[in-house]
Amino acid sequence: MVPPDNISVPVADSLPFRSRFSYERVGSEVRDWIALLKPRVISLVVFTGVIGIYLAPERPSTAICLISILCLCMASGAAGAINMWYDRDIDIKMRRTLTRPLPSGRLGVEDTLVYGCVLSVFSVLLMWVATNLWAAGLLAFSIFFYTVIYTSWLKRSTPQNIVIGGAAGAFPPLIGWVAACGQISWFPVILFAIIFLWTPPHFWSLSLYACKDYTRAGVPMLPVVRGQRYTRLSILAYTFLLLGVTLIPAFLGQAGTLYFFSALILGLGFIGHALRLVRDGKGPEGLSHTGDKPARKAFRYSLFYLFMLFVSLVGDHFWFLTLGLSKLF
Ligand code: HEM
Ligand SMILES: CC(C)=CCC/C(C)=C/CC/C(C)=C/COP(=O)(O)OP(=O)(O)O
Repeated sequence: MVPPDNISVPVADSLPFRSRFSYERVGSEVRDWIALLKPRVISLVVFTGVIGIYLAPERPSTAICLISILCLCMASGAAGAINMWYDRDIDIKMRRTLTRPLPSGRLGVEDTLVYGCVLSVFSVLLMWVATNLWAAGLLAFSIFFYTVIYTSWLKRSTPQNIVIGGAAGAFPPLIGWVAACGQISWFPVILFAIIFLWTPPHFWSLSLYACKDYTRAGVPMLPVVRGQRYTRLSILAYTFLLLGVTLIPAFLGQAGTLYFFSALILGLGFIGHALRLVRDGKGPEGLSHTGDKPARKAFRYSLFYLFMLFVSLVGDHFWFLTLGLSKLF
C-alpha cells in the first residue's frame, strides 16, 4: 500500500519488501532462536533418551518413537531457553556466556520467555497425547526441575547446586523408557543414577577453568566456594562412584560382556583424567600448574565417556539379541 503524501514513514519502512528483506539477518536471527535451545547439549540429552526408548521391553511404532524424541528435543531446548531467560543478568558477566542472544541484546527478553514456555507446554501435551501420562509427567517434572529447582534456586544458593540439579538432566533415559512401554523398572533407574553421578565430574571439570567467570558473576560454584583442591578431589571421588554404578547393569544381568568391559575401560579413563587433575593442582591455592589444558581435556572426555557408555549399552543389547551370546554374570 502506498502511504498518503502528508505522512512521513521511516526510510526502512518505505522501502519495497525485497530491499528490506535480508537473508543474512533472518539467518542470524534463526541461529539465535536455535542457540537459545542449547542444541549441542540437547544432542547428548536426547541421545540418552533415545537409548531409553531402544532398551525398553516394548517398542511402539516408529511414528510414536519419533514423536517421543521430538518431545524430548523440544522440552530440553525449552528448558534451556527459560534457563537463559532467567540467567540473563549473570550471563552478561561471564566471558563464556556474554555473546548469547539475550546478553548481547539480539533477542527480546519477553519473546524468549514466551518461546520457552510455549515449547514446554507443547512438548508435554504432545508427549501425553502420543504416549502416556507418566512420560508426559516426567517430562514436565524435568523441565520444572531444571528451570525452577536448579536455575532459579540451587544455582545461586549452594555449591552443591549441580549435584542435586543434575537430576534434571538424568531423566531422559527414564522418560524414553516410560514413553515406550508405559512402565518403570530398575534398569532405567540405574541409567538415571549413572547420569546423575556423571554430572558433577562433567560440570566441575568445566568450572575449574571457568572459575573466574563464576566468581565475577557471584555464582557459588564449588571451586569458587571450596577452592580448586577440594573440587579436584570431589571430581575424583565421583569418578570412582560412577565406575561402581556403571558396572551394576552387568552384575544384575541387564547387560553383558561388551558393556562390562566398555564401562570398565571408559570408567578407568575417567578416573585417569581425575587423577591427573588432582596431581595437576599443585599451583598456589590448588590451581593448575600447567594451565587449563587438563581440565578442558577432562571436560571433553566426560562428553565422550557418556556417549560411548550409552553406545556400548546398545551394542551389547544388539549383540545379545542378534548373536545370542551369553551374559557375563
Ligand atoms: C545440571 C546438570 C548440568 C550442568 C550444570 C551442566 C553444565 C554445562 C555447562 C556449563 C556447559 C558449557 C555450555 C556452554 O559453554 O555453552 C555444558 C556443556 C555440555 N553439556 Fe552439560 N551440564 C549438565 C548436564 C548435562 C547433561 C545431563 C548432558 C547430556 C546428557 C550434558 C551435555 C553437555 C554437552 C553435550 C555439552 C557441550 C556443549 C558444547 O559443546 O557447546 N550436560 N554443560
Ligand atoms: C528433558 C529435559 C527438560 C532435560 C533437561 C536437560 C538438562 C537439565 C540439561 C542440563 C544442561 C546444562 C547445560 C546445564 C547447565 O546450566 P547452567 O545454567 O549451569 O549453564 P550455563 O551457564 O551454560 O547456562
